[in-house]
Amino acid sequence: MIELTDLTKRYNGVPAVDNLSLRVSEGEIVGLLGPNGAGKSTTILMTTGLIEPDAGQIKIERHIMQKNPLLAKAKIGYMPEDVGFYPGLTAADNLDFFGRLYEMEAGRRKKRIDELLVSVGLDGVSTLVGGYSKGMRQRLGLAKALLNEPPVIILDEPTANLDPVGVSDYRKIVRQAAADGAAILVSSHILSEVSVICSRIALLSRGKLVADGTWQEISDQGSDLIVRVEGRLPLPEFSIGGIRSVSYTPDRTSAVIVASQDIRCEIADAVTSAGVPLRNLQIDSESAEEALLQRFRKEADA
Ligand SMILES: Nc1ncnc2c1ncn2[C@@H]1O[C@H](COP(=O)(O)OP(=O)(O)OP(=O)(O)O)[C@@H](O)[C@H]1O
Repeated sequence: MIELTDLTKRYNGVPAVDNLSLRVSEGEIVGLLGPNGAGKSTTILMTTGLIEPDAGQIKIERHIMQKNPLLAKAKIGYMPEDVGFYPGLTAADNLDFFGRLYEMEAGRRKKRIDELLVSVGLDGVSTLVGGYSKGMRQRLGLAKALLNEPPVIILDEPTANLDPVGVSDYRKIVRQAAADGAAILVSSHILSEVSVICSRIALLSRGKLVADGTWQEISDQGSDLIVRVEGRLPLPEFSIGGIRSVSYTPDRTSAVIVASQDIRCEIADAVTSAGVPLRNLQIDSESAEEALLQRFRKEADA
């Protein structure tokens, strides 16, 4: 369990993290999301005990970080954006080194390392870590964070360098760790990634927690949706409640509709009733993400 209470950190008098309270329970994957400079790294560094807050408390399992840093840190598996490894050793030897530091018993260490190398797709790789790509280092970083089966896992931008197979492996591993009871905090600035894997999202803007809930709950909080619709013939006029604006392409076969709620069914009805075969109808998720962040940013500034 991670429990952050009223955390504040200032740099030169300016708050990088401002009175932040957040809880991640056993079995939960919480996404710490926000644009550049929102305070994600500062929050993670405080939570892992690498920097001290100016105010507030960090509790990891039963231990208060400021009072018992060694006990608290021993419960955390942490994957920073760039993990340091010994370049002259293989993945297995690097993990073995960390396993010894964690005082894992030899048999358990070997079994766990073998399992993890398979999960992250690095089994049978004999290249020394110095010759690894960024993505391979990130895979190994995930294995290191999970090595001693910690009850708390903290991952900083874990998919930044991964290819689609790597992302899929990562999701499986993290979901399994949560199913096994770990409390997991993942920082990211990519909403689509966080919304796939996380049971809850904590949205940060300028150091403040501006929203905390499931992706559905956050996106349902009155944010505008952008819907793209394409027909095989010119589209009709839309007179549907909830539409804020419609922009047609010059040939009118496609349109971008801004709406206050999800009106995809009503749009489909209107298009097919006008005798136009539907080619495509979808929510434009990237624009929706940007609209959401802008709205929460405005609220945080108000
Ligand atoms: N060591 C530092 N000294 C001075 N200011 C800092 C320091 N670290 C962070 N800041 C400032 O604190 C604010 C929050 O930064 P932080 O790195 O936590 O954000 P972030 O959400 O992790 O951003 P990014 O996605 O770019 O990594 C920013 O305004 C940043 O400039």
